[in-house]
Amino acid sequence: MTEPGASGQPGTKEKPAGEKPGPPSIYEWAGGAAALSRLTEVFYGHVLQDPVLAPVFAQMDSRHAEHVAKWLGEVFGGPRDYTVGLGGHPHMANKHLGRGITEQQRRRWVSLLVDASDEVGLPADPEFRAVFMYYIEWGTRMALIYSGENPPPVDVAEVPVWQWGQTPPWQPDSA
Ligand code: HEM
Repeated sequence: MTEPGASGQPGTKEKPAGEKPGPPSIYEWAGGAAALSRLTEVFYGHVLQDPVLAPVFAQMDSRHAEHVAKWLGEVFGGPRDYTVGLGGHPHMANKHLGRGITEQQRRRWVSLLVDASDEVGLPADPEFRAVFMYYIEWGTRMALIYSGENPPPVDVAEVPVWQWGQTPPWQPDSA
């Protein structure tokens, strides 16, 4: 398990001389803000062409893709931009309330995001994709729960921060 560094992000804690540094954050491994912005831009482009999802996102805010990129960045250990400037977890959860997301819509959302991840060239190593999809599977199921009847209270949670957990990235000794 990676310990948080001085900045609160994984992999940034200073190590005694000679000790191998921890892995970069998942956010850094993904390619940072630019990679996540490109991902959500391409993803929502596909969403708007998709017969299952286009009606769900017909009224979306013009900055939606940008906001979701910031959310994902924070989840994967990047800057806390969504918490600081975009309303944090309560705002995100509120956006899903009452939408009655179906399992078919959730699956399509996941499927199009995987397609977009390949299209924009997110890292394809097993460890990164496993931890990325771990969050996406969890997050889409949470969105479905918040969108349904009897959602959990929206104001009690922080933006979750994902860790490499069981599958830290493989790095050659020379790295
Ligand atoms: C990991 C999964 C998900 C993440 C990270 C996510 C993230 C977000 C965020 C951050 C917002 C608020 C954007 C803002 O601040 O303006 C939002 C809104 C929204 N989400 Fe999700 N979402 C997920 C899953 C889903 C799914 C599965 C659906 C439906 C199939 C969905 C439908 C919507 C809709 C319709 C909105 C409102 C869009 C708007 O009016 O601008 N979300 N989502």
